[in-house]
Amino acid sequence: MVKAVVLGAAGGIGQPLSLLLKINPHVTELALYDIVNAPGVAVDLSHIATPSKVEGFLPPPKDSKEPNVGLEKALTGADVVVIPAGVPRKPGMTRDDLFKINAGIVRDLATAIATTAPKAFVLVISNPVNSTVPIVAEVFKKHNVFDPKRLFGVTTLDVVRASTFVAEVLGDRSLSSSITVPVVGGHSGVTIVPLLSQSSHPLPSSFDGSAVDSLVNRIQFGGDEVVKAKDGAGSATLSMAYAGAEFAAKVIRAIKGERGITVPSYVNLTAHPEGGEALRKDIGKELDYFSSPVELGPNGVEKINGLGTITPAERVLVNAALTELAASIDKGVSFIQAPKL
Ligand SMILES: NC(=O)c1ccc[n+]([C@@H]2O[C@H](COP(=O)([O-])OP(=O)(O)OC[C@H]3O[C@@H](n4cnc5c(N)ncnc54)[C@H](O)[C@@H]3O)[C@@H](O)[C@H]2O)c1
Ligand SMILES: O=C(O)C[C@H](O)C(=O)O
Repeated sequence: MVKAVVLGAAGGIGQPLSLLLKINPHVTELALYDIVNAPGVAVDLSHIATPSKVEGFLPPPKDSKEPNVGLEKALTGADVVVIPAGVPRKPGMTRDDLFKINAGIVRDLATAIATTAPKAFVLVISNPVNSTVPIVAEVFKKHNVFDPKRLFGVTTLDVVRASTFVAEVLGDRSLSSSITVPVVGGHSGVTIVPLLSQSSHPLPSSFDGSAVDSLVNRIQFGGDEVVKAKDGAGSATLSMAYAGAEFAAKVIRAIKGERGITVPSYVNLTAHPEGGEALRKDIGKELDYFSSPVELGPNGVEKINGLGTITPAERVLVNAALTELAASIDKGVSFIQAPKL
């Protein structure tokens, strides 16, 4: 029995993600929560002929002083909670520009999870991920329920993009789903660091210099490519739903006891103190969060992998990621520890 919950289920990501979870054979119960339209999305999905039960929940009316029973019902008994709630970018915005609105949304949802489903695996999609994951952690710490093994920033879309773009370079799209390229760091611009030298399918030696630089740049700024193409109508939704569902499916398989599953994710490095310490040495900075391939077990993160052997050019990229990453982490932590009055 696996209960999956989507918070922000009526949105551009939330709807297709909920669809993909509805067809995940391991999910037995699916709860959808949003401030609008979640019951409608749930009824729609409930007609799909897969076994899982789907229910949709709303908060009480805006000015009401009632407790949020809808959110509480959605979260009760949750095994996996995926959070795509919040506003997306428009052209010209950075992910950090979303902090103002999304930090509060994520804080309030995290508070509800901490009080209703503290043991759930929490998968954070809402941007800026580099800050929203620390926000969830700090809320959980305040409630004395923080388990770093169960908190994940979803950076899968960067890895999906890397596979797709490398397949394009190799001139064989049929390879895209079998290509794996570790992408480490964080989920924003220069904090996204693809380790192309570790691609399962190496690039030809003739592919060097500015060709590598533009491929790295395309992976780092793939999100901007979509924001620009959507021209004011939001950011990646369908590719993100695909990536989020892939990630959730792996977490669910691990919960059900499957071994040997490794996923890239932005995690708190105390989730595996030994691996976290080794990774800190690899990157040369005392960061508390970093995205790296992590091995999953039934209780969450079992091992955090290090960077492995990287090229001098990749070392430059890692170094370039560190300042922004540290600032984004601090911003998330201070939002909970020392909120502005
Ligand atoms: N991690 C990633 O790789 C990645 C990729 C794409 C998008 N994102 C981020 O995901 C978020 C959602 O993007 P989208 O395109 O689905 O946006 P959207 O506006 O289409 O959907 C967001 C949904 O969140 C809901 N919502 C707002 N406040 C809420 C609250 N307090 N509780 C529950 N639901 C609430 C809205 O009603 C809406 O349905 C954005 O922050 C975006 O930047 C992250
Ligand atoms: O680019 C965005 O704002 C959305 C998302 O983080 C992405 O990488 O597509």
